[in-house]
Amino acid sequence: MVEPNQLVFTDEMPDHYIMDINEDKHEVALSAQDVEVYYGAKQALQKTNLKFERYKITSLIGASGSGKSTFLRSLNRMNDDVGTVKGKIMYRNLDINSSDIDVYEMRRHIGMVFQRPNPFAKSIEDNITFALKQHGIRDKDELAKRVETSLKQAALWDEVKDTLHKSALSLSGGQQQRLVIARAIALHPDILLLDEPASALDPISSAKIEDTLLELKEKYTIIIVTHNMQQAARVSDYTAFFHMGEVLEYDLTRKIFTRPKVQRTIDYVNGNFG
Ligand SMILES: Nc1ncnc2c1ncn2[C@@H]1O[C@H](COP(=O)(O)OP(=O)(O)OP(=O)(O)O)[C@@H](O)[C@H]1O
Repeated sequence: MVEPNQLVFTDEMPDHYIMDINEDKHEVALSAQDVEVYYGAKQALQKTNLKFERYKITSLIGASGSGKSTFLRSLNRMNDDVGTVKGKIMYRNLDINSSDIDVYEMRRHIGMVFQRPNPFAKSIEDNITFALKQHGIRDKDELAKRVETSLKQAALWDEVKDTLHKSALSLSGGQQQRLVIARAIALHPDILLLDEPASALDPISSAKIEDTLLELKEKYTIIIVTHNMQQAARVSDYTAFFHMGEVLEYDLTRKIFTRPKVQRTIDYVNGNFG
């Protein structure tokens, strides 16, 4: 029997629905064009075409193994050593998937935060200044300003401002994850990729990360992999639904959660995914 709150549509359903963002009306920060990923002979991601709007949050959802992380990691060349990525990833008229791209420099523009917080075994402050110094920023005032601003943007400043010299490893998991977000944004990236950033955290820390993301979207374009449907519905503007290595549906988040066009998306958002 169908629960009353479940989505059931009787119209004929398409197999795929990929919204095409109108570039005359919306600024596109990043676009994947015919991106495919292979691990050895195995194709983990079928041809994928998605555009990501600037200053919006896009969630990538789907069952375990559906290819979300594979796709996300391709967006800043994290798959270079483990797989083969075909197609173009266009950022500011550059194909960042091309062999002549300076990957280190590109990652300053397209930063990444992983599922498990991975601060360096250094002080809170040094976690943020380390990469800045490597990128040639030496001015003490500039470094101090970036530490403060990024920690404020990551909603951690009030909790750590008096203990900046303490080890980052003494922070809680939720604080460490916000520190890692601060570390990523201190480099002033354009785009932030987050792979399940709150899944290892308690509900309060997870809620703080969500608040942080909502604040960050004023300045950054955010793409986030999440298994948490409520989180996707709360924070994101757009949602892409992955299934067995393919994007089956991509649309405004409110449409994906209230009136998806593809039957498998309906099953997934209703929790009927087998
Ligand atoms: N380094 C790798 N080498 C070989 N196969 C891989 C590798 N990483 C992922 N895969 C395979 O690619 C497919 C997609 O995996 P991926 O991690 O992208 O899925 P996911 O949707 O992010 O899953 P999860 O939600 O569990 O993180 C899976 O079949 C997985 O086993």
